[in-house]
Amino acid sequence: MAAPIAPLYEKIPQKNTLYRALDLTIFFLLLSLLAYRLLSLKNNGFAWLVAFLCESWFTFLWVLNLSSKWNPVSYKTYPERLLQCYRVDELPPVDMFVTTTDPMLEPPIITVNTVLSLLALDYPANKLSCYVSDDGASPLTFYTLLEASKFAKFWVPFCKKYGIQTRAPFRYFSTELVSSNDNSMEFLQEYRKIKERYEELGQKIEDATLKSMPYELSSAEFVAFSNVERENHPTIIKVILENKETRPDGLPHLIYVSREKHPGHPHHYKAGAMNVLTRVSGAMTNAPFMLNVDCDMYANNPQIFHHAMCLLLGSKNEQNCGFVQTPQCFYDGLKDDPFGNQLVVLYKYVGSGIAGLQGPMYGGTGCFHRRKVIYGLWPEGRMEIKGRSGKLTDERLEKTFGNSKEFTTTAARILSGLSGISHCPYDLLDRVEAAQQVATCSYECGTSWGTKIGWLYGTTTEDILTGMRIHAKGWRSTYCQPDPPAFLGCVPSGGPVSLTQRKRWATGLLEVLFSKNSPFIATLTAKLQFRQCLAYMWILSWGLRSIPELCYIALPAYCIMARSHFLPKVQEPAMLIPISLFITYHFYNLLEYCGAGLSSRACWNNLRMGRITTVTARLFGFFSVILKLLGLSETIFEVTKKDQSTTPGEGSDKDAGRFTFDESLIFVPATTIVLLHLVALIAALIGPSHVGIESRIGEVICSVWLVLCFLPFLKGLFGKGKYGIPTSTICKSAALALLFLACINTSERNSF
Ligand SMILES: O=c1ccn([C@@H]2O[C@H](COP(=O)(O)OP(=O)(O)O[C@H]3O[C@H](CO)[C@@H](O)[C@H](O)[C@H]3O)[C@@H](O)[C@H]2O)c(=O)[nH]1
Ligand SMILES: [Mn+2]
Repeated sequence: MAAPIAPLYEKIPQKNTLYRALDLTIFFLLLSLLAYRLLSLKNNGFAWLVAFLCESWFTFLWVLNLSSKWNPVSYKTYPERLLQCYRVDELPPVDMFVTTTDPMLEPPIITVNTVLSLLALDYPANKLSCYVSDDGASPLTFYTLLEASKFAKFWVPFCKKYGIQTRAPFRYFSTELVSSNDNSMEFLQEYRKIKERYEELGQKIEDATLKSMPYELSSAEFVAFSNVERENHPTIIKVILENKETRPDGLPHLIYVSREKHPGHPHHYKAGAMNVLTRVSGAMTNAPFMLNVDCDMYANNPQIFHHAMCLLLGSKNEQNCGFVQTPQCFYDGLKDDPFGNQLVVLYKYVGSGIAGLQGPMYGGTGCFHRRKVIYGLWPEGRMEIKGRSGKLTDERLEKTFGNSKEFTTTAARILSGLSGISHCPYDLLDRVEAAQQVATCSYECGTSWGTKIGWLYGTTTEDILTGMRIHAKGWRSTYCQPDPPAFLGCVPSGGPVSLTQRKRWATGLLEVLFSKNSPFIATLTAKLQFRQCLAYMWILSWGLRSIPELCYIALPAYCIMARSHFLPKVQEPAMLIPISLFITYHFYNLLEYCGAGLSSRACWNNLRMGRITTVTARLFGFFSVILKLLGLSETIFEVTKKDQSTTPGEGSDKDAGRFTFDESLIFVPATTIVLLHLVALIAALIGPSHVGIESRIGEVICSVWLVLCFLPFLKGLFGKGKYGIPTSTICKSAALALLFLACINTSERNSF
């Protein structure tokens, strides 16, 4: 290695004076509101107290938010300098992991594209191995990977020869070829041929998905899949591609892994799959770095490994870079983000804010890990093993990592700073047996997998928990934001799919918060920095917010009908506090969206969806955690359905942005809210609540505002098919709304 010429990356603080000023303004307005409420608590009723409690919670959250965003940084990486410091053959190996579960929810063509994009990256192919975990044990998935590997033999050289920028073929071929002078005859010929081959691949996959198995389950390649049940089958590991001559210009290894499953053994969803991949790859190739992506997140920047290596190899102190996280970005998102699930603003402001603290959180996909960090090493080289001496005896290795001699040998190499397999070169097929052993479902029994090392269990958001425990050891993490974005994934469609995903997030995050892994404990007893702890609190409490927000949303309707107040009267000067709060808050949001290059419409859509998600998905996430804590039910990981979207411009359905519904109970609370506010507004206009309404004009305006926020539900009351709220849901909501009204009535009568 030559002496470094210039730093491989720079950490650049971002200016945010205006945002800070607004942050503080909002904070002081919130404090004034709280102070005012406290001073006038005696003269006001129940609604006032509820408002005070809710606002106290919102103020607390605002502090978390403010602290998380206060010191944003961005990272600039210099991949061209990397090759001045390292010879190509000195670049470290990387094991790449792709997880997939269900060929119905995750169409194989999507997974195949992700795999192809990874195989084709600009990095010496002999340094890369791609492991695909298939939790569905599906011969279809295996078949499509086999076919894809044949296509890869043409695709990868083509991409490298012509420097193709988009390495996921479905995206590359979805845009017309721009004619330019570089389009030589030779290129055009190859382009046409390869396009044809891709279409053939697509056709084969489609045929295989739709009907007749194009493979014989009795044939040697597929026999492992005969008599396989999804949740009950032995391990299947298949080496699909092997770079036998270790040629840098060849193809990376490609290995199919379907871990053993048995009904009696919990498989821990994605976290379990990741741990199996970690061990299988440890036994087979044992690269010091690991990249993991979800099956829909294709590699979009061909240089991503160079960018990541700038951060992993370029930090003076390894401790500064325990892992490298790239922000989650999506392709073909609908215009103006109608479902508020494209997360652009979240990653831009909160993401870079947290990057300025101890480092970004691990987001589950698009992340480069150091293997040794995943193996539980502390920055100073200590292992988290009970006992006095830190020495790694064989016995201790076995207790921690399990009883595969082959695997513990490779783990010991990693922990002592080496990597790879001791006897190199070797035949990949020789390692399959060892890999099979570590992928069995009983392998983890009695070991530290899932509790101290690897991906951690006990939550459906294994990513946040695993990352937090890494931070708690004192590692920092870095944010990698190359242009073009590193990885692009499918954004879930609106309505049920999106809400189910959000519910799972809220559930998983609360599971962490209520466990012994709460960030406060990590700050008190370990090395999680205080402000990083606040940032974790901010995200972990997403589900908790639903309760105060639900109450707060019900308040205007309650006040109108109970002839009560939760806002100062219009003529009181104190009314200026909530008014300025409302205006500043929305101005602040608008500014953020414009700053991120988004429209005001996108801002409104996200604000509105924020309200909707809180009282649907987050509320249900909260309920499921309560049920779990009471021991009544277990939480499950419901996989998000992925659709390969249309090519840009094609068939952009005008209904694509419309909210859809199903029979799920998740829609009941929001429907109830709409009904309540409608009743309240009607009562205020023409009904009994009309008397003295002038003094409650603030509450009426709030009510109108809320109806606007929940407009998709108002429309859903009258919509047809999937665009309409099912009658059963409306009935349940109406019953709840009536109950609420009855409560108001009784409490009114009692107070007379
Ligand atoms: O039993 C399972 C369940 C899921 N997965 C895989 O996990 C990934 C993520 O699942 P998805 O349904 O796409 O969840 P998302 O909500 O979109 O995922 C986000 O949130 C998850 C935590 O809730 C993280 O693990 C993900 O990386 C992050 O992208 C997919 O590749 C799945 O195939 C498995 O391998 N086994
Ligand atoms: Mn996903």
